[in-house]
Amino acid sequence: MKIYLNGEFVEKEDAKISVYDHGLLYGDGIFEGIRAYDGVVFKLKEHIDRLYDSAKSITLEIPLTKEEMEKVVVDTLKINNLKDAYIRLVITRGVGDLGLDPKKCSKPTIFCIAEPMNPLLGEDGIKVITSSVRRLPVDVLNPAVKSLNYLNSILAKIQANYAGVNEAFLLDREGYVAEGTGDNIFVVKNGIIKTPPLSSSVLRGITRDTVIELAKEMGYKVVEERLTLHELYVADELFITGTAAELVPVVEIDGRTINNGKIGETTKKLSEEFKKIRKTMGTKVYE
Ligand SMILES: Cc1ncc(COP(=O)(O)O)c(CNc2cccc(C(=O)O)c2)c1O
Repeated sequence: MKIYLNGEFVEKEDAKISVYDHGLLYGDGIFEGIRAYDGVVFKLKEHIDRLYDSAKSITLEIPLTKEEMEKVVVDTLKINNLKDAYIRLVITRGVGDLGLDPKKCSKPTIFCIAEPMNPLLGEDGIKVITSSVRRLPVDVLNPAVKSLNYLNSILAKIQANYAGVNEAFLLDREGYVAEGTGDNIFVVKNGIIKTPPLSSSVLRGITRDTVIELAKEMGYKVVEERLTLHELYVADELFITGTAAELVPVVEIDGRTINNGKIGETTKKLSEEFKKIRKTMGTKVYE
């Protein structure tokens, strides 16, 4: 397995970064989780756009153009002969003396990992709890920035683990439903599809955008509005979306069973449509 690290490809066991890297010392960095399906990198441009937005938001100057960064991802898949893969693209502030001042770092660290990952899209539902850990408010650390600061999500995940369930949902500071630890949330009620707005401390998921687009094309009414736990508890269907997760039905939340514990019809239809388009919307690795 070869890793892209700062302009060259190195063997996995040689892919090391300095203990003085501010990505490690202070979580000062950003990342993207991306999928490739049968040699097509799903919505690579959209992921790169979000990466550069995250960078700009924390004044992290990436020394590559967007096109050069896209090529890093494509070349990392090529050199490893991967067609179905999970890609982790990370940019940190770089190496610098101790002390959190970003000015101490002169050159960002860039690495790209690609690992085989087969398409999931199982129909098995998951169980979730609502975490007591609130999603970071947009004026504290905006979830729109996909930063290396994942402790907020990890603390919620620890509660899910302790509760013996797959995932935890986080509320925003006002008690409205925000998102999962690494995924967005959708409710289906009376044929209408609802998802929390970005203002509810939500990362604008690329899968979320794709599902909203697909659902509208399929003729569903899709509403982005603040949701309360009550609306999740009484949902006809509940599902999450994310690059790794794709679409996963939620069959139980805080002990309330959803749709008799089975994947819902709308979720199933959306999942089937997503399966069709995931190879068509993206960047070809092998011409
Ligand atoms: C907090 C959060 N919310 C939603 C999503 C879904 O966004 P996308 O549809 O663009 O993936 C994410 C991103 N998903 C994410 C984050 C961290 C790790 C992993 C992983 O599966 O390894 C995945 C995320 O981190």
